Amino acid sequence: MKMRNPPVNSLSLEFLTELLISLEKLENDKTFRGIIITSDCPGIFSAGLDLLEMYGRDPAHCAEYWKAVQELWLRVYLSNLVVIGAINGISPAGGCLLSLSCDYRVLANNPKYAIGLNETLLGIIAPFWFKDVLVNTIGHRAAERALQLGFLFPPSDALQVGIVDQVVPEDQVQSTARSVMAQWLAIPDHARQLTKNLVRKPTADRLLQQRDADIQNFVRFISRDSIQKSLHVYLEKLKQKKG
Ligand SMILES: CCCCC/C=C\CCCC/C=C/C(=O)SCCNC(=O)CCNC(=O)[C@H](O)C(C)(C)COP(=O)(O)OP(=O)(O)OC[C@H]1O[C@@H](n2cnc3c(N)ncnc32)[C@H](O)[C@@H]1OP(=O)(O)O
Repeated sequence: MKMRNPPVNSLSLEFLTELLISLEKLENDKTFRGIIITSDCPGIFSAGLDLLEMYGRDPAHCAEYWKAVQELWLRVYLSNLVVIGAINGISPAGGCLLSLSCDYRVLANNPKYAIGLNETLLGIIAPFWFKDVLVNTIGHRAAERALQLGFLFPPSDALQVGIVDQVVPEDQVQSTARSVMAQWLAIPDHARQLTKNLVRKPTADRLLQQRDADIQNFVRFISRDSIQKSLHVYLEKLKQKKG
C-alpha cells in the first residue's frame, strides 16, 4: 500500500477515510495475507495528523476527525494481516504511530528520516494510546524521555532504542520488507493471528473501553485557546521555514 497524499502524506480526514476503505477491502479479500505500507511522497513517510483538521475547526469536525484517527489506528494495530512498514521517509507523531502499529518496521538509512512522537514540540501531547504503543515498543524509561522531549530519532538511534526493527540502505527498503514478509507468512495464519491478538488486545481495549470519552477529551483539549495558539505558531514556523 503506497500512501499518496502530497505534499507530505498528512493524515487528513479524507486520506484517513481512503486508507480505512483500502484496508477494509484488503482484509475482506481472503487472497491477501499481508500488506507492506510505504510512501509515494519522496522523503516523507507521513507528516502525521493533518494539523489543518485540528486548527480553527469547530468541535463537531474535531470529533469526527478524532473518531477517524482512532478507527485507523485500531484497524492497523489489530489487523489480521501481516503489516510491515517500509519507512522511506520522515515519520513524526501520527506517522510514527502508524509505523509503530505495524508488525515490523524497516527504516531507510537516511539521517533526514527521523521517527518519533514529537507532539510536545508542537505544544500538544500524545494521547494515552499513542503513549501505550511507544511504551510497548521501547520500554517505559526510553518512552518517558522520548515523549517528554519530543524526540525524533534518526535511523541509527531509532534502531538502538528499538523504535524500528531494521535500518537498511534506502534502495533496499522495499526488498527487505518483502523478505521479512516472506518470513512472517511462513507462520500459519491462525496461530500468528491469535498470538497477535493476545499480545495487542489489552492495549487496544484500553481505548475501546473509553472511545467516546477519548473523543471528548480530544475536542476539549484541542479547542483550548492556548492549544490553538500553539498550533498557529507551529504552522507559521512551517511556513517561514520555506523563506
Ligand atoms: C488531555 C487529553 C488529551 C487528548 C489528546 C490531545 C491532543 C492531541 C494529540 C494530537 C496528536 C498529534 C499527532 C500529530 O501527528 S501532529 C502532526 C505532527 N507532524 C509534524 O510535526 C510534522 C510537521 N511537518 C514537517 O515537519 C515538515 O512539513 C516535513 C514533514 C518534515 C516535510 O518538510 P518539507 O518537505 O520541507 O515540506 P514543508 O514543511 O514545506 O510542508 C509542505 C506543506 O505541507 C504542510 N504540512 C506539513 N506537515 C503538515 C501536517 N502535519 N499537517 C498539515 N499540513 C502540513 C506545510 O505547512 C506546507 O504547507 P504549505 O505548502 O501550504 O505552506
